[in-house]
Amino acid sequence: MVELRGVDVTFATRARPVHALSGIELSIAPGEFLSIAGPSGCGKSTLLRVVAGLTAPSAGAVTLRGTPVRGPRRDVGFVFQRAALLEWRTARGNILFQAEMRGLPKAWARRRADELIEMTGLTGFENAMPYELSGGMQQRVSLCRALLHEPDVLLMDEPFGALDALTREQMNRELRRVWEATGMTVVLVTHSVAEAVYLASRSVVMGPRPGRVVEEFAIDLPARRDYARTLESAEFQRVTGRIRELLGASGAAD
Ligand SMILES: Nc1ncnc2c1ncn2[C@@H]1O[C@H](COP(=O)(O)OP(=O)(O)OP(=O)(O)O)[C@@H](O)[C@H]1O
Repeated sequence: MVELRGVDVTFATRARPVHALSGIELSIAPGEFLSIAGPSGCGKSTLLRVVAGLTAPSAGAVTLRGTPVRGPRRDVGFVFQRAALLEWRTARGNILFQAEMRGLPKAWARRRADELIEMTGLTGFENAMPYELSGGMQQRVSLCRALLHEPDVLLMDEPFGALDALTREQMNRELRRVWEATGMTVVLVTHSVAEAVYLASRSVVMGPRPGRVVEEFAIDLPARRDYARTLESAEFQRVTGRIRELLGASGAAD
């Protein structure tokens, strides 16, 4: 679904060039849930932005479903750390904004928004304004907005980082359920090692800047994952332990 071949990114800044990514090689299969962990500033967001076509690589190539990524793509959805909702629109109005931006048929978009509202447990809050929603609900709206146009690939940049621990856990369960229901390809950047392992089918750990992939883990956990049981399992302990070691070596474990 997504291929990165020898991707390098260097930003020209006033002080000096910043080498953000170095020689990234990554293949992401259709329907895969890939998580990316790594120390702060190692280029995780840059990597997502390259896949989304928001940042152009300085060298190397990125393809999505076999076609080169040369600019922002219709077939990806993006969820940012902050929900960034339009304050003057209701939850539903924010979700439908995606359809308006893309000129999608109105009746179809309304039906799709209703489906997503139900799937993410927002029923009853469709007409609430953003300030009336909790942080977790705002992120659900943001997720619905990213999914409205049925993207093949969902890119998530530390989407639950601003939430309290309990809400984060609940959002993890829900995201996993949404992924199971849709079979989408998801790439998630996270600072939480537990989240990286609970959610994903594969986890990639990056090293300090210039960011490169230092290790990959296939996560051998059942497709249906009960939260508490998963966290207690030997496989979960093994992978989180190894990722923490790697991050600890670069001073970044949480
Ligand atoms: N537009 C830009 N111009 C200049 N430098 C940039 C730009 N975007 C990112 N950088 C630099 O590139 C490096 C990688 O940044 P990036 O945000 O991708 O890291 P990250 O791993 O997502 O960090 P964090 O975990 O702290 O969010 C950093 O040193 C950052 O300062």
